[in-house]
Amino acid sequence: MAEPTRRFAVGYALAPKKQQSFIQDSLVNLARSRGIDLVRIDVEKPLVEQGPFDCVLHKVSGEDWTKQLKEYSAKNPTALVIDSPEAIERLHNRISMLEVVNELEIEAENESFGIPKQIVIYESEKLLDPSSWGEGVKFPVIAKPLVADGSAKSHKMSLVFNREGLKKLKPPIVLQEFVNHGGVIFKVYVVGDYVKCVKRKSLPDVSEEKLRSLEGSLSFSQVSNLSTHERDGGKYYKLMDLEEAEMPPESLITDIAHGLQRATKLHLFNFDVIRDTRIGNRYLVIDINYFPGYAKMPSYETVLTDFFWDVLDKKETGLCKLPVISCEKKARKLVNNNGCEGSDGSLPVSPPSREETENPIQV
Ligand SMILES: Nc1ncnc2c1ncn2[C@@H]1O[C@H](COP(=O)(O)OP(=O)(O)OP(=O)(O)O)[C@@H](O)[C@H]1O
Ligand SMILES: O=P(O)(O)O[C@H]1[C@H](OP(=O)(O)O)[C@@H](OP(=O)(O)O)[C@@H](O)[C@@H](O)[C@@H]1OP(=O)(O)O
Ligand SMILES: [Mg+2]
Ligand SMILES: [Mg+2]
Repeated sequence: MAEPTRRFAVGYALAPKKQQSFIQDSLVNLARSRGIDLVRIDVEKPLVEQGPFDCVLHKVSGEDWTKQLKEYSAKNPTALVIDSPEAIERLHNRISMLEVVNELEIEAENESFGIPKQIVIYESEKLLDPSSWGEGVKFPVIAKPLVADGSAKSHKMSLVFNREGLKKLKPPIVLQEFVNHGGVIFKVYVVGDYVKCVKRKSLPDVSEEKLRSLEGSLSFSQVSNLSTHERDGGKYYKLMDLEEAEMPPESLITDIAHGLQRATKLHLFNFDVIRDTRIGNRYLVIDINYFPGYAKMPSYETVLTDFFWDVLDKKETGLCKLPVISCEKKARKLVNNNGCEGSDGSLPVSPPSREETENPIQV
């Protein structure tokens, strides 16, 4: 293959575990062959002293990092930051994370979608008094830490069968109704406009009998990330035949993915979906994660390289529509020209339409 004439640098700031799984030779080599160099950012050193980068990818949070990104963008106004820390922040709270699903307006013919009933509890008194929870949330519930910041603690959950099981919980906590879903979860990976849905094992259904048992709760963490061995060793993770599970309708999943992408202004995320077995054609989004384990997605190297190429090429040609930190100015001009403004003045995340491409906007 001929050497690409223009080279781009994509800096990445990732925790060591994430770096190890995401930055595989296969990805680095493919990107390099397309003129994109993936360069590690040393988070121990000031970002402004590193680079230059055409694009910064990151899964690092905190005020200091946000400040560093802002400083970097101010000094390098053409660099893209994927994604904006403010947009990512919304996913760090399990209530704001799912609120966005309820805002989506999607017309589905034969199916419906939503989120499970849930409440957030800040005080122990309220936690131990289910009559104060209001209408809706009933046992069994999954107790999830309110904060979803990627820490091990934020993944520690309990399936609570009855009042007895509430005693071990520590607020602030989200109580989400556990919905029987046949032990299969659908993970939908989004990379820009690309959407891929895969099946994974989940918690098994809870029977009426189980609800009456003496056991109050069951603790678990990152079920869908467990190895088969880990899962089968545990009492509750029985072997489920994933192959038999029917996939959700592709059009519904794609519509939800694109809707979430626009509403959250994020480009790199995944969401977990379950099918309510009581209803059959009702789908519930239960979790949204920023920069998930893409290496587990089929052909992740090609998908990610295509995405990098797409955003870098558009940046070069002035067609960048990323509502990320440093594209803000360009985005506003595009808004003025196209009149396709989002509610807060930012642009939809989808790539430009054919007409827009043929009529490039001057920035
Ligand atoms: N409302 C629910 N009804 C049924 N099962 C659920 C529900 N919420 C969560 N689960 C099960 O618990 C698992 C963990 O929940 P969730 O995805 O919210 O946690 P997480 O720690 O954020 O996961 P991830 O590792 O994907 O970030 C899910 O994969 C699913 O198996
Ligand atoms: O562990 P992996 O790399 O595979 O990715 C997991 C990722 O872990 P990491 O970012 O800490 O590595 C998790 O992020 P945090 O919530 O902890 O931030 C979360 O997004 C999971 O859903 C991902 O698994 P997947 O949903 O793809 O199965
Ligand atoms: Mg999840
Ligand atoms: Mg999660």
